[in-house]
Amino acid sequence: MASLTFRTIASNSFPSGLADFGVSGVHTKGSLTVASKKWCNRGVKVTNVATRSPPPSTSLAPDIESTDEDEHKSVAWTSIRQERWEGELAVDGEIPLWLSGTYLRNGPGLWDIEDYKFRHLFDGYATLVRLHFEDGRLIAGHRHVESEAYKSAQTNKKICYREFSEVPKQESFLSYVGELAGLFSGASLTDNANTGVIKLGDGRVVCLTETIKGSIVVDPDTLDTIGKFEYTDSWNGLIHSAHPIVTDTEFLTLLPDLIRPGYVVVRMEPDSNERKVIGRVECSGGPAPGWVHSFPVTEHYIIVPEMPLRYSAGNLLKAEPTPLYKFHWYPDSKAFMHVMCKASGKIVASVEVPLFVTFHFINAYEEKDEDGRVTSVIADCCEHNADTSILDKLKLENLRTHSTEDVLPDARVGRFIIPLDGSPKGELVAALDPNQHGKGMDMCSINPLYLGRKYRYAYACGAQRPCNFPNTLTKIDLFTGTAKNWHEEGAVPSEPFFVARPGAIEEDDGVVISIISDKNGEGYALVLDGTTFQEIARASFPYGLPYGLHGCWVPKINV
Ligand SMILES: CC(=O)/C=C/C=C(C)/C=C/C1=C(C)CCCC1(C)C
Ligand SMILES: CC(/C=C/C=O)=C\C=C\C=O
Ligand SMILES: [Fe+2]
Repeated sequence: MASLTFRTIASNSFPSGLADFGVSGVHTKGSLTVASKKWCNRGVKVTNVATRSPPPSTSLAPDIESTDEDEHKSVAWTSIRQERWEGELAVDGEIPLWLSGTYLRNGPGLWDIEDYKFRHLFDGYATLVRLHFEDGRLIAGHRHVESEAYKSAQTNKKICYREFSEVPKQESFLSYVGELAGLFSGASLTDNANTGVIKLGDGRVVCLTETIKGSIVVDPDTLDTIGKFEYTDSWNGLIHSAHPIVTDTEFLTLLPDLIRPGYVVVRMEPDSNERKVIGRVECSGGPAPGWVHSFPVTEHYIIVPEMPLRYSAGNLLKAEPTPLYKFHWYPDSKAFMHVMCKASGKIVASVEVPLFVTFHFINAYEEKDEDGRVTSVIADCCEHNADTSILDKLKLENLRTHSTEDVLPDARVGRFIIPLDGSPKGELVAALDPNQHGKGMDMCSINPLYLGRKYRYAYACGAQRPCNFPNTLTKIDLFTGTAKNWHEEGAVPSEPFFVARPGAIEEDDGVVISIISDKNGEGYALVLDGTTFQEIARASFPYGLPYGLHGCWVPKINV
């Protein structure tokens, strides 16, 4: 096993410090120039990498294929070789003094092993990025998550576990049979926790993916990998939703059951590793449950989506990725939304809805009549117009193509209206004119105080056309049906993450944090005002950053 040893160096002088740290090992095109211009090391502790030097020939992002290379050098889709880095960033503008805590963002950041290049965005090994805000200052850093999948790939110089689309190559029939057996036991599934990061009510910070074994506890201060999050209950399923609902008092998630098509809804309390079953939903259609990357809740209900894009045993067994990866589109199986009472586990509604495709639910809430009775549930999601092609659009070869073609499929805020009066059908409509956010949208956040409640604002990535990936930040006002958009030419912004101002009364009183990979191969943290959606601060990293998926906020606890 590779032992990754690190050294801590205090440095006051930027250029020599940078050389010491082997920043040339970070993927860059032009980031060193930027670094010397904007980055500052104000004598803070700078922790860096590797007594092991980075791979020499692969360290300068040779794998970008671009049709107009000179204009676009974004490293959003390029591996970051440096295992870790930490330093203070110079801030342009003003970070509010109340913003005290750490924003963590997880996502795939390393898409190749030796000469082998991964094909899909979701395959990359997890890279955590950290932005620590204190007294208007910003300490930043990144670190790869040391999953077994990552460590064994480093040691053996090849993929050793089944990733989202990649399957380890087998040298003999016997090893092929062994690997296949490992698929059913879960032994060959990845633990590459590259999708999100959550803070449990007890303070533990966990990186997640869709395999249950890929739940990894990390230290939010050092980004050290602490170890596996071991569930102590007897549930022996292999997969769960990538996006549990996490509050200070609970952790709720869905466990798809591929044998007896359905979903088990479970709850875990703070200071516990034991998931307790709330209830079970039987699928209303299809040979397998629909993919549940995420799901929403209201104050009293858990909403279980049943998407016609379903897990596929056939595709799971294939060694080469199919256009729908481990899933299959079953339009005839129809789409459903199920509503489960959180207190009793009873299903209060299972309605057929129009076909849909979504990764991310935004929020849900209950509508009441004048007597206070709940008449329907409203559930909003980033909906891809029932078009599964978005999955294949997230292939790295597509993302790395900088053509001016407008190839990002349309998406909208899909609003489900789920009646609770026994009607068999629900509705799906666009919550606002999709032109407001450029007919593309995904990667959303809300003010967490409005989770499960009627809410007005959603933050997401939108699209300024032509584009091949969401390239704006958008603040959506669901009451007026309008959006405010932030855009910088050639930039790839990651999920806008809302942090409320302590003591705020208004829903949008706070800031929105995003991390941007810009068109010059550089990267910066961006802070927007939650109300006006205007930039209030930005701070450049000394290197370009790969695209990241989801984040969380770890507030500073005042003692
Ligand atoms: C990054 C992201 O959003 C999703 C990652 C999903 C993964 C890693 C899914 C992995 C799976 C397998 C390796 C086999 C079983 C099915 C499935 C959960 C899709
Ligand atoms: C980045 C993404 C979709 C973008 C399309 O508009 C989806 C990510 C899903 C996993 O978290
Ligand atoms: Fe996600």
